[in-house]
Order: sequence, then C-alpha cells, then structure tokens
Amino acid sequence: MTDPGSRTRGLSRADARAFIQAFAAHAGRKGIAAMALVAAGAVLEGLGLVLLVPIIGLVLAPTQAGGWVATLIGGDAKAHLTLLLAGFLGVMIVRALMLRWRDIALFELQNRFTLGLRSNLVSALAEARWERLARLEHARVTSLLMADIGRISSASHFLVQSSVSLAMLAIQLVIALTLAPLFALAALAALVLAGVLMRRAGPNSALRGARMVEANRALMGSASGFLGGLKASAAQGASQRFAGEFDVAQRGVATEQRRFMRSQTNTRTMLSIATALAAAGVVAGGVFAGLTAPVLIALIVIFARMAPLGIQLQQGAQQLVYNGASYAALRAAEDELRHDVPMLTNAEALPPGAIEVASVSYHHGTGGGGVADASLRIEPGEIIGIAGPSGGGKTTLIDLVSGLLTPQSGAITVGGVPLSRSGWGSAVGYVPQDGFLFHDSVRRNLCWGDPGCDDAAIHRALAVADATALVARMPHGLDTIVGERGALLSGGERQRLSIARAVLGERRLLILDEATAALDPDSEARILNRLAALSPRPTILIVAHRAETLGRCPRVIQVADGRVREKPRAVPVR
Ligand SMILES: Nc1ncnc2c1ncn2[C@@H]1O[C@H](COP(=O)(O)OP(=O)(O)OP(=O)(O)O)[C@@H](O)[C@H]1O
Repeated sequence: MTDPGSRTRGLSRADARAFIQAFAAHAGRKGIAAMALVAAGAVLEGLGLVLLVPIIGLVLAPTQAGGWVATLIGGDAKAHLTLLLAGFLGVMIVRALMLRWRDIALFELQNRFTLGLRSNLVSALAEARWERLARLEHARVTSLLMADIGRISSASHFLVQSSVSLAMLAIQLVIALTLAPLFALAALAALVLAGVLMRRAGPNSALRGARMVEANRALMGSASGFLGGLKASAAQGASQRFAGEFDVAQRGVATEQRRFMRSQTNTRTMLSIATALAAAGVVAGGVFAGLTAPVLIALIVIFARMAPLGIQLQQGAQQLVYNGASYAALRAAEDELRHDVPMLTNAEALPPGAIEVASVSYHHGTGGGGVADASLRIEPGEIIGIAGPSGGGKTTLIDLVSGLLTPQSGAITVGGVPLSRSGWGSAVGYVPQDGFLFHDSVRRNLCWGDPGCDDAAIHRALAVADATALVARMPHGLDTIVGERGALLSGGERQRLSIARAVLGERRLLILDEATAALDPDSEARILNRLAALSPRPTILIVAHRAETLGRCPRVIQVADGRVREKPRAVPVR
C-alpha cells in the first residue's frame, strides 16, 4: 500500500534553518574549533595578500623602498624584499598546515553528522508503531537510508564549503576595502547584484531536488525487488519487459541529474561572464583613477580570487538547496514516525498468567478490514489453532496479541496487566511464513539478538525444529552461510531454522503464522509434538489453513469477517 505521507516537497526555509541548526548541534564544540580553523585559514590568506602589496612595490621599483616595512625594520630594498618573501613563505606554510587541519576537521564534522542522521532514522524506525511502519513503502525507507543520506552528506559538504568561501570572501573584501574602498564597494555591489539575479535558481533547485528524491525512490523500489521480480517475469517470458521497467526508473534519476547539472552550468556561465566584465571594469577604472601599480595589481589578484569564491558560494548554495530536499524528506519521515507514542519496549516483564483479549476492535485505515469486538482467553501453555478465510483478520488478531498493534477499543491484558503498560515484545517469538534469515551463518541467524546462546542450546532448538539433519548436511555445519534472505535454502528449511530461532529465545508466547506451511506433514507433526513437549511450554498460537495442521491443535478459533469465535474440537496433541 502506498504511504499517503510520502509526497516529497522541496527544501523550505524552515527545513534549511533546521538543517543548519541540526548540523551545528551535531558539531558542538568541534564545530567551534573547525570554524576557528576556517577563520584562521582566511586570515592567513588575507595576510599573504597584504604582504603582496609591498612585495610587488619592491619588485616594480626596488629603489623606492619605504612605507610601513621601512618604518618597521629599516634597511635597504633587497633586505626588505628578502624579509617580505620569507614572511610571505612563512605565512603560506602555516596557512597550508592550517588548511589541512581545517579540511580534516570539517570532513569529520560532516561524517559524524551523516552517521548521526542515519542512526536517528534507524532508531525512529525501530521505535515506531507497527501500523505506521506497515504503511511505509519499502523503497522509501531504503531510499532514505541510502540515497537521501548520501545527498544530505553532500548538502552538509556544501554547507561547510560555503562557510569557508564566505569567510575567505569577507577577509578579501576587508583587504580590498582597505586598499581601495570605492572599488571594493563596487565589487560588493556586483556580488550582491549577482546574488539577486541568481535568486531564481533557489526555488528551481528546490523543485529539482524534490524530483530527485522521488526518482531515487522509484529506482530503489525497482532495485530492491529486482531478483525476485526478474525470476517471476522470466518464468512468464517477460524478463525483457521487466528489465525495461528498471531502465525507466534509472533514466528518471539520470534525467533529473542532467537537468540540475544544466541549470548549474548555466548559472556558472552567467556568473563567469559577469565577473570577467567586473574585473575588466576594475582594471579600467583603476587606471583611470590613477591607482598605483602595486595597489592595482594587488586588487586584481584579490578580485581574481574573489570571483571564483563568489561563484563557488552561489554553486554551493544551489547544491545545498538541491540536495537539501533529501533533508526535507528525512524530516518528513521522522515526523511521521515519531508522531505517536513508541511501541512496546522491553523494559518490564509482564506477570505470569493468561492472555485476556476483552472486546477488542481494530480497523486498518478507512475501509480496511481488521477485527471487531474480539474476546478470547488464552491460558499459559495453551496451544491454539487460528483458522479462517484469507483476509478474515487472523494476522490482525495475532498482531494485537503480540503487541504490534494497539487495540482501538477494548483491552488486552497478560496476568491482569494491560499489554500496553510494559514490555511484551521480548516475551514473544513470531515465526512468519517466509521465515526471514540474514545473509550470515546458521549460528548467527539462530543466536540473533541473544549473544549468550551456546552450541548446546542451539542443538536442542534445532532438534525441536527437526533441523538437526539439515544442519549436519551443510558443508560447514553451524558456520554455513545461508545466503541473502536464506536464498541458499528451501522454503521448508528456512521455516525450520526460523522455528529453531524462536525456540532458542525461550519465549512465553510463540506465534507460528503459516510457519509450517512449506513442510511435509510428517515434519510438521514432529515439530508440533516437540513444541508441545517443551518444558516450560510456551503458549502457542498456530495460524494455519491446512486442516491437518489445525487438527493437531487442542483448541481452534475461527476468525472470519473480523469476528472471532471458538471452533469446538477435541483432538489433543500427542
Ligand atoms: N496494513 C493494512 N492496511 C489496510 N488494510 C489492511 C492492512 N492489513 C490488513 N488489512 C486488511 O484487513 C483485513 C484482515 O487482514 P488480515 O491480514 O488480518 O487477514 P488474514 O486473515 O491474516 O489473511 P491471510 O490469511 O490472507 O493472511 C483484510 O481485509 C486486509 O485487507
């Protein structure tokens, strides 16, 4: 289902402010140190430029030694030049070192910022209510975690780079003001005018940035289901059509990149022409106003440095707005995720006792199904089959009992304590039909979330899940890699390992959601019998369509049209 809140907007002023504030908050004291390095780099650059004026003066007219150098140190022109050059060299060496520290410090800030953003998003996802997560598109999450965080990293790079350019521009402007105030003011006016003329680039970049977020999301959507989709389409002889759809998604990204690149080069070209005109004006005006050669040359050098800095600043701002759209997308997702109270935490264990479902209703969105006025008492250690037609409400019921969903009316208690009050999650083991496995060894898949689990416990769990022979056959036993999502195993093998994982956790409630559907009846019977023989025995809920599976449950409930009712039967599990 499409997430209704997933429409992407461009970077607004509020987002831009939030972005800068978030960056500053992440940077903290290290940010202040980095900014001190930025300022020091700019001042040293300025100092180098200030030294240029007497150096050029001495080079052009060695006989006219004088000015502040002569007043300061006395001596002849050669000594002045030597000293000035030595000073210039010293300043440039210190500046080079300073810039090295500055760039490392800024890179670290940028890196920490993006790592922090990703961690925040992951924790927002982990804490979000299940109903909200279920509504998020998979492609949206993947795109946020990968493409958007990458673009935010670029935005933070441009933010940092712009602050450097700004500091350098400010210093050079101050020097130019000292040397020739009128010309410096003219240059400032030219900069401001260029900024005003380029203002249109802002909203355009914001729009393009938002489109890029959408295009990346479409590409991620195509990429994430690529292999599964390719297999299904190849089976129907439509693999080329499928590949074509992927191509459309990637062309979407390329088109947006091209459009932005063109707009950037357009503004850069206009700015370059404008600055060339301004530079020519400065030289002509300087000659006309009778500025001395050293001052004129120094001004030319300064303006020659200011022009690329101005262009860099404008381009950085454009990139910031363009890539900042990903920050807007991240903020929107986090706002949605943190909108409501967090899901159950693992903080507090619930007391022993029955699970009581009392007049519980839950409806999925407008017009969606769910369960209505469900009441049910589940004793500790009970084994209950849950039957019913597809779409009848079985998954909704178990999601409510496991605490993933919160009843919209009615209440669920465990041992008399409301489920919402404390941590039920760690007491529940859930095994879905497609038994999710990580691309890792059998051991790490089974011990996932339980670092203390040992081989003896693993082998006991494997025995319960009828998987001892399966692991014994594997080339590296427990260290065998199962492939991406367990792709190197059959559906039934994945189910056995998933059941073993749930058993290892020694949970109070085990939910098997069609978790034995891919097994042959004999294996299923062995597993259910061994689960029933566990001591202490967990409460076991088995969602199943097969009559054979339900036939092994001492009690069966029927969920149809959202209504829950008992289905009397009396076949005890052996
Ligand atoms: N996230 C959701 N958003 C909207 N509607 C939903 C959502 N999840 C389930 N539904 C709807 O709620 C009803 C009950 O769904 P549920 O998944 O609980 O049925 P089920 O009995 O488990 O079905 P199946 O046997 O096919 O798995 C269905 O009409 C379904 O379309």
